[in-house]
This record gives sequence, C-alpha cells and structure tokens, in this order.
Amino acid sequence: MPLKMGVATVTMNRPPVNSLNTEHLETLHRTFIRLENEKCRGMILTSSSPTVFSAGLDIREMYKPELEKARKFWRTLQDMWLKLYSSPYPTVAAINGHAPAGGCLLSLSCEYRVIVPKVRMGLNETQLGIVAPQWFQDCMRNAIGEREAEKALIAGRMFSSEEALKVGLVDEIAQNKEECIQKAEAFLASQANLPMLARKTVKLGFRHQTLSRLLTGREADTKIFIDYIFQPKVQKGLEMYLQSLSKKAA
Ligand SMILES: CCCCCCCC/C=C\CC(=O)SCCNC(=O)CCNC(=O)[C@H](O)C(C)(C)COP(=O)(O)OP(=O)(O)OC[C@H]1O[C@@H](n2cnc3c(N)ncnc32)[C@H](O)[C@@H]1OP(=O)(O)O
Repeated sequence: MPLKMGVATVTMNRPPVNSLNTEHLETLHRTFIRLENEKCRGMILTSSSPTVFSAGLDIREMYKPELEKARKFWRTLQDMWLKLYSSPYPTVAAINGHAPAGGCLLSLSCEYRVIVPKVRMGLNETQLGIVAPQWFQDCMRNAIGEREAEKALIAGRMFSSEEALKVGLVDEIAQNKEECIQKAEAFLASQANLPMLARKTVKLGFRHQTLSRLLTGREADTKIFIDYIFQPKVQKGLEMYLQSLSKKAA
C-alpha cells in the first residue's frame, strides 16, 4: 500500500480472482483502519489481476459452512464495508476488471469510479438464486437512483463498461489500467484543496441513512444471511454455481 503525497493505492491481490473470503476481508478492513489513523488524503482501490477487479464474495465461504465461521465471515464483511463506506478520506475505485456482486459493492462504496473497457460489473445475486442484502441494494440505489436500481437488482443485471457509464454506475471509462489510475489520481487531486472536515461531514451526511440502517440492524442482518444460506435449496444452487465455475476452467 504505497502512500504518495498522502494518497494510498490499495491493490487487492488474492489470485486468481480476488474473491472475498474472511481473511481477505480482514486485510481490507485493517487497511482501511490504518489509512484512517494515518490521516490519509485519499485512496485508490484496484486489483493486481489483469482481468478481474474482484469476483465478489468467495462462494466457498457460503457453501456448506460451519455456523460460527459463516457468522464471522458475514460480520467481517459488515465491518469492512462500514469502514470503507464511511471513510473520512476520498475514495476511488479503479475498476480494472470484472466486478460482479461483492466486487461491485466494493466499487459502489467508493466515491468515484473509473472503469476499463470490455468488463462487466453489477449486483448479479438474483441470477445466482441469492439476494443482494439491503445495504448492497442501498449502495446501488444511491449511485444510479431508485428506478434503475430496482430494474438492475431484480434482473441481477451485469452492465458492460459502456452501459455502466450511461446509467451512472461509473463516472468515467479509461482505456487501460494506467489511465484508470491517472483518472483516479486526477479525481483525488480535484478534492485535495477542499477543507477536509467540511468535505467529510457532507459525505457522511449523504451516507448516514445507509450506514445507520446496517449499524442498527447488524445482528438482524447476520441472522437473515445465516437463515438464507442454510436453506437446502440455496445450498444446492451454490453447489451448482460452483460446479459451473470450475467446469468453465476445465
Ligand atoms: C435475504 C438476504 C440473503 C443474503 C444472501 C447472500 C448474499 C450474498 C451477497 C453477495 C454475493 C456474492 O458476492 S457471490 C459471488 C458472486 N460472484 C460471481 O458470480 C462471479 C463468479 N465468477 C465469475 O464470473 C468469473 O470467475 C470472473 C468473471 C470473475 C472471472 O472469470 P475468469 O474466466 O477469469 O476466471 P474463472 O471463472 O475461470 O475462475 C477462476 C477460479 O476462481 C473461482 N471463482 C470465481 N469466482 C469465484 C467466487 N466468487 N468465489 C469462489 N471462487 C470463485 C473459479 O471457480 C475458478 O476456480 P478453479 O480454478 O478452482 O476452477
């Protein structure tokens, strides 16, 4: 995590697809805490993979899990997201590859999004027979508005880079990762002269309702997750999805 002029670039590096397991989520959470403590001036979130930003939650954490491990996984995801979404410093996602589901959530939790061409992003949970939690849905609604979010979430739609730009899911398209980072840096530079306290207060004002909804209902949210994924038909769906993903590789 190099800090250049107070700006950090956080590069996710969990091959092959940066899927988010408990350990990876803990690493991200610790990183965001550290950046806050170090009074970082801005953060760019990106990936070391040439084709994938993040494949979202590691499905293996939800497939036939032990109860306590599943609870810990979900709480860690909540912790990571609460820190990122409420970060006092400006944040940009440099989306240099596909960003389905949890990968899309990471992007939506940043303030500004730049994407490379020919990749797909979206909250595709419905297509997998699972449901994007309310706070995932809120993040999409906050980015693209009620009507577009409802359509996208019901369909589990994955947007192409161009479609994402058109609907407002991303702010810019860059030709490649290098340009993505340059555009991310330009956004952070545009924020650098704003008084930090005022900036942060306005940001948190906009995000307050979405954050409080999870903060006041964390246990209930965890229970909904646990009750949902432990259903036999959901487990069957996850099993089939995992098989289809490995078949692709074969
Ligand atoms: C009422 C409320 C209820 C709450 C319920 C639960 C809510 C859950 C919320 C969020 C859910 C998620 O985030 S689920 C994850 C969704 N992600 C996806 O659907 C993406 C799946 N992956 C892909 O589409 C592709 O892998 C890719 C486009 C991201 C990359 O393609 P590529 O061709 O480069 O790579 P491969 O497909 O060959 O994959 C390589 C390797 O990685 C494994 N893999 C991929 N994605 C995941 C994943 N998300 N979790 C675990 N493992 C994954 C894939 O199986 C391959 O493994 P093998 O090499 O071992 O076969």
